[in-house]
Amino acid sequence: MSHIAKIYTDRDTTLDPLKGKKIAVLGYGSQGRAWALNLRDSGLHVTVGLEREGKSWEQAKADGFDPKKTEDAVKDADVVIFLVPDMAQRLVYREKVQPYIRDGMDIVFAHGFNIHYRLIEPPSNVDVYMVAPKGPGPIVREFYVKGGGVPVLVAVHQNHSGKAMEKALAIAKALGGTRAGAIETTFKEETETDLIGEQTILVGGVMELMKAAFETLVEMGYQPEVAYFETINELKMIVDLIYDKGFMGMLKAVSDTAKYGGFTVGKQVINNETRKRLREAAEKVRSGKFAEEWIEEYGRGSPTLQKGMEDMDKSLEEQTGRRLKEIIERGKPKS
Ligand SMILES: NC(=O)C1=CN([C@@H]2O[C@H](COP(=O)(O)OP(=O)(O)OC[C@H]3O[C@@H](n4cnc5c(N)ncnc54)[C@H](O)[C@@H]3O)[C@@H](O)[C@H]2O)C=CC1
Ligand SMILES: CC(=O)[C@](C)(O)C(=O)O
Ligand SMILES: [Mg+2]
Ligand SMILES: [Mg+2]
Repeated sequence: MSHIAKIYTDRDTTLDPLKGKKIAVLGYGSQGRAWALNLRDSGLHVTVGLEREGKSWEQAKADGFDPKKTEDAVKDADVVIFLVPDMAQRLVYREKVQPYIRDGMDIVFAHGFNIHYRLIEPPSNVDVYMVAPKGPGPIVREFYVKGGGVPVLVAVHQNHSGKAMEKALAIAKALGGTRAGAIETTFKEETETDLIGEQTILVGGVMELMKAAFETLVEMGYQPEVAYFETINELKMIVDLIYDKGFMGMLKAVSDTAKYGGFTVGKQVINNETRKRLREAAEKVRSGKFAEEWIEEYGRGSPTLQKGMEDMDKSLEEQTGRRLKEIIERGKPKS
C-alpha cells in the first residue's frame, strides 16, 4: 500500500471562496445546528431554511437565527447545504430547491447518499460537493467551540465553476474540520464507507456487542448494575484510551490478565464467521441493496426503525443506565 491520501489543514485553506456568499443551511438537527453555528461563528453569511415551524424552528430562533421557509432560503442563496435527513432530501430537492436553481449555485451535502444512489441529479450548471464530518453533529459543535475540530472528508461530484474543491475546503475550514484535517475522497467512497462503518461498528456493531455482553451477564444472574458498568459504561474509557494513545496505549493501561484474555478470547468471539458476515454487510452496501431496502422501509413509514427505537428505550440496559445516571454524572471530571 503506497497510496497516501491527500489531507488538507488550516494552512492549505482559506474562507475567501465563500466570503460574502449567501449560504442556506436546510435543516437544523444534529448536523444542521452544528454547521449553522460554526459557519456563522467563522464569519460566513448563514440563513437557516426549514419546512415548517416546530422544534427546529424554535431552536434556530433561540440560537439567534431568523429561520425562513425552505424555498425562501433557497431563492436567495448562492450555496445550498442539505442537512435534512437523507431520506427527506429527494423531496426537498424536487419541490423546494430544483425550481429555484440558478446558474452557478452550489449544492452541498454532508453525506453522499442521494448523489451516489442517484436520488438527486442536479443540472450541469451547478457545483456539487460534499463536506462529511466524521463525527456526530453535537461533537462537531463542541470541538469547534473548544478550539478544535472533527476531521472531515471532502469530495467534488460536479465542478461547473472550476472552484468546487476550494469551496468545499472553505466550508471544511469554517466547520473546524481543517483544524484537524480534511481528507479528499469521492462521493462513492464516502457514501459506502460511512454506511459500512455505522452499520458494522459505530452504531450497529458496538451497540449489539454491548447488548450481547450485558444480557449474557444478566442471564447468568449477575446484577444489572454491575453488568452495566462493566459492559457499557467502561467502554468509553477504553475507547478514549485508543483515541488518545492508540491500541498500544490502551493495552499498556490495562492489566496483563486483560491483555492475555483479550488477545485469546476476542478472536473467538469476533471470529472468521463474524468477519464473513461483516464482509457480506459491506457488499450489500456496495451493491446498492442496502440503499434499496432503506428507501423501501422509509416508504412504509420506517416501521423497523421505529420498533428499534421503542425496544431500545424499554430495554433493561437503557433502564439500568438511566438508574445509574446520577452516579455516572457525579463521577465525571469537573474541568
Ligand atoms: N447525524 C450526524 O451526526 C451525521 C449526519 N450526516 C449527514 O447529515 C445530514 C443530516 O443528518 P442529521 O443531522 O442526522 O439529520 P437530523 O435527523 O438531525 O435532521 C433533522 C432536521 O431535518 C428536518 N427534517 C426532518 N424531517 C424532514 C423532512 N421530511 N423534510 C424536511 N426536513 C425535515 C428537521 O426539522 C430537522 O431540522 C444527512 O445527510 C446525514 O447523513 C453526516 C455525518 C454525521
Ligand atoms: C455520526 C455519523 O458519522 C454517522 C454515524 O455516519 C451518521 O450519523 O450517519
Ligand atoms: Mg459518518
Ligand atoms: Mg452516516
